[in-house]
Amino acid sequence: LAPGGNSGNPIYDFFLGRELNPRICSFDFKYFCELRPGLIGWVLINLALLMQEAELRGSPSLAMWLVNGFQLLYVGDALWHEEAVLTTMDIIRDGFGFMLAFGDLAWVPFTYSLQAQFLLYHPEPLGLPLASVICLIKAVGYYIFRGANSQKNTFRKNPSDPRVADLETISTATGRRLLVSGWWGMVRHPNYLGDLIMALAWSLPCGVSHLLPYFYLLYFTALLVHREARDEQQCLQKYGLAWHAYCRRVPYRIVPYIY
Ligand SMILES: NC(=O)C1=CN([C@@H]2O[C@H](COP(=O)(O)OP(=O)(O)OC[C@H]3O[C@@H](n4cnc5c(N)ncnc54)[C@H](OP(=O)(O)O)[C@@H]3O)[C@@H](O)[C@H]2O)C=CC1
Ligand SMILES: CC(C)CCC[C@@H](C)[C@H]1CC=C2C3=C(CC[C@@]21C)[C@@]1(C)CC[C@H](O)C[C@@H]1CC3
Repeated sequence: LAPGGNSGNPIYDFFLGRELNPRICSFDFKYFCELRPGLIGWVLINLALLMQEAELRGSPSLAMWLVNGFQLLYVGDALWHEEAVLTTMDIIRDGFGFMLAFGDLAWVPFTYSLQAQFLLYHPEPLGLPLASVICLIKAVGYYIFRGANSQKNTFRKNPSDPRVADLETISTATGRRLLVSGWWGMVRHPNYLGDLIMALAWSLPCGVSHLLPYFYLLYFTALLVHREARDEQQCLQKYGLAWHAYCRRVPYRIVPYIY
């Protein structure tokens, strides 16, 4: 049974899922659903919307190209680093409940493609200077997101890897160490910060006349704040005093000097 989805509250447990890894033989439903169907479906829906725009208006708009390109990069990155999902709380702690079943298979492809859907019905003229600024925002977000995720994954796989061996760490009672310099010394969730900056870059090509393309950014902020709180609780249980020391050393959670 899933440690995260057996609180005794039936609504919460239905949402998070009671069974940790429902399987038929070696086929793990949760692991399969986590990435491939939803992420590939999202890219295909985006592509269909791009082609529909080309059919309606002669060619896809620059804004549509940007949204498609940015989100394709995000999905390609997730699939390229697929094994990293094995250490997420979704796989380790949460059950395969409503959140992941509905989230992976329906929510991701249909709501994450909202910006491309919006552009089909509300064409947004976008000049090259603004497009360049948006690309820069995306590049900064991706640099932080990938840098932080790769630094932690490399460190967890092999702490003496030359790319991470010089980073400062603190020891914990479990024998595992926590990074306290590099990306993980800036805030306690630098990967969330990069992800949020990228989310902003996905919405900006749709202009600022409507709130709908910013839905993802708002929902994602709420999801990450809640996720960060759950992760924090789990790390406190795992690492105890060492986690308190890390929090004193790196006081901000996601955005430096703000949160
Ligand atoms: N687009 C979307 O809808 C979503 C995207 N994401 C993205 O997925 C990725 C994975 O996110 P998620 O699984 O939530 O969390 P993280 O990849 O941030 O993993 C958190 C874990 O990292 C380890 N850790 C934390 N601090 C340190 C440190 N200082 N040094 C070493 N290890 C540390 C701890 O585990 P341990 O010590 O056990 O290794 C902790 O439980 C992120 O990039 C996130 O932005 C996430 C949710 C939704
Ligand atoms: C209100 C909803 C029903 C909430 C659903 C949440 C899910 C959509 C997300 C929970 C964790 C996720 C992760 C990803 C996609 C969204 C869900 C399934 C990634 C696969 C996205 C790509 C990243 O590189 C890894 C993420 C892991 C967590």
